[in-house]
Amino acid sequence: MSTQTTVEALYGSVAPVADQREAFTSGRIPVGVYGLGKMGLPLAAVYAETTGNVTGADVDPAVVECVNDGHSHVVGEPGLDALVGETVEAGALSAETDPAAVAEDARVHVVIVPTLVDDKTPDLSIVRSVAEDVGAGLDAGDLVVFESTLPPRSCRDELLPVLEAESGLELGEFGLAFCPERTHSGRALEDIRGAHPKVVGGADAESTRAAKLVYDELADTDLVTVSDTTTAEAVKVFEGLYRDVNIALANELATHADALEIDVTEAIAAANTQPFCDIHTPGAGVGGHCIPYYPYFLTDPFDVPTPLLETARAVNDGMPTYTAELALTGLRDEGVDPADATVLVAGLTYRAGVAETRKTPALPIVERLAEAGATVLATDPILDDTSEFSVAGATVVDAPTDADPDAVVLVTAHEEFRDLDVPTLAGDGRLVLVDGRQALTEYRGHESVRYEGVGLHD
Ligand SMILES: NC(=O)c1ccc[n+]([C@@H]2O[C@H](COP(=O)([O-])OP(=O)(O)OC[C@H]3O[C@@H](n4cnc5c(N)ncnc54)[C@H](O)[C@@H]3O)[C@@H](O)[C@H]2O)c1
Ligand SMILES: CC(=O)N[C@@H]1[C@@H](OP(=O)(O)OP(=O)(O)OC[C@H]2O[C@@H](n3ccc(=O)[nH]c3=O)[C@H](O)[C@@H]2O)O[C@H](CO)[C@@H](O)[C@@H]1O
Repeated sequence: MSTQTTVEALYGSVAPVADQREAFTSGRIPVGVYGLGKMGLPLAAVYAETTGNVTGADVDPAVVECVNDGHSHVVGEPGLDALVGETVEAGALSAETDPAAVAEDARVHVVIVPTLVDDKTPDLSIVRSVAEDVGAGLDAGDLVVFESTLPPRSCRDELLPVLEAESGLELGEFGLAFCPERTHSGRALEDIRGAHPKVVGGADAESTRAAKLVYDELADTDLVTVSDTTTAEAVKVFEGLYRDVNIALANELATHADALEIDVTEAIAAANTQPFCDIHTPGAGVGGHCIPYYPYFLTDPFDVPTPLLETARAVNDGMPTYTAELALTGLRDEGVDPADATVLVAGLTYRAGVAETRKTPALPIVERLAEAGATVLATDPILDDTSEFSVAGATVVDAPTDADPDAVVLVTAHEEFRDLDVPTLAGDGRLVLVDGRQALTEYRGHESVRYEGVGLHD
């Protein structure tokens, strides 16, 4: 007769670890994943391929319908559509619109819904609402894992009290951990399966133990356990702050190209040849839903001076205007009044290959060029909804060849722009090319092109 212990939940289990692992990977411990977006769907799919028993909760019925049809609504994630199809077909993954219903059955709850920032103030309303739903369905022995990026101390001060109030249980009867999502859009499955070490911070030692067991099964990578949930929250935010400040350094150095009369990007590349230097890449601006917002997870909730973070944000937020001015000045130097010029803005998403415009530098660049009186055209090969750019004053065209521009501003270096034939766009005249991502440097010194870059020129 099997001596295997029946394990129905992980937190507080005294069963042999092997039995706990077997219970988790055999699907006897149901998993709920709350939020099936760019990060939540790949995460739910990897949980499903690991455990065979995952229900996703998403308030968007279209998302739920798409998943239950065996498809991914998230574009640009290699392998995700196939994995969703396989796991749904196998009965390992399903989705529904009611988080509370999912919470009733799940014993491991993984929360990865958006953390909004209202102007400069973190807004945890969505995360809190899911915590209420999870709390209402919480049972002793359950483990709750937050993966949404959170201001440090959120789990301890905001979410644990909600879970306890809604469930009538206390920490020690259920577990709580913060395990940040260290995933890059465009390579989510690779990252979730273990491209980087997984950080685990539990509200107590047993939460850390249970979360480690879960992520040991999910990802083929090292687990970095830290002291508590606040430390784990800080790890994620600090990673983003490092990036924002580092990009700001690169951008500020780039503005010295004229004064120094050098190619600053060349100097950065050479500086980075020794291990103690990792200056990032200057560019047209810093967009997305992560980097531009993470600073406010520290500058807003805590009464500690943050001059460096605020200055870095100001430097990066100034790059779209800096980039637009390169075009306007270039036109004037070529004897073209911007008010008589046609300028094509190429690349509207916040970074190449990701169909997202959150805080994209392209929008303020369009606005600045339109404000200067230029006729602004805009194009992006992967973006379907371009309405915000029309509102900002641009005429959206399908491709660069639909334009007869006096200037081109490359904001986002999509693969489709790699072989952009700029001289052909120039026609008979000389075209001003503002290369916001050092993607078209082959046109430096070209007779038909005035090349302006961020940190380098003709
Ligand atoms: N996108 C990234 O590159 C990235 C990387 C790492 C971490 N993160 C973090 O992951 C979290 C999710 O980001 P994302 O990019 O997947 O967001 P997203 O906007 O792509 O998806 C969020 C999903 O949550 C759903 N949702 C909203 N409210 C809900 C609720 N109450 N219950 C259930 N579902 C709800 C939405 O319908 C949507 O499908 C954020 O905290 C973000 O900071 C994102
Ligand atoms: C797990 C997670 O949360 N992952 C996030 C995700 O962030 P993301 O999707 O927002 O992508 P980023 O690459 O950070 O770009 C942001 C903007 O900054 C511009 N930029 C970038 C680098 C540079 O040298 N110079 C720049 O100007 C770029 O054009 C774009 O507009 O991946 C990052 C890396 O893995 C992570 O650090 C970050 O936490």
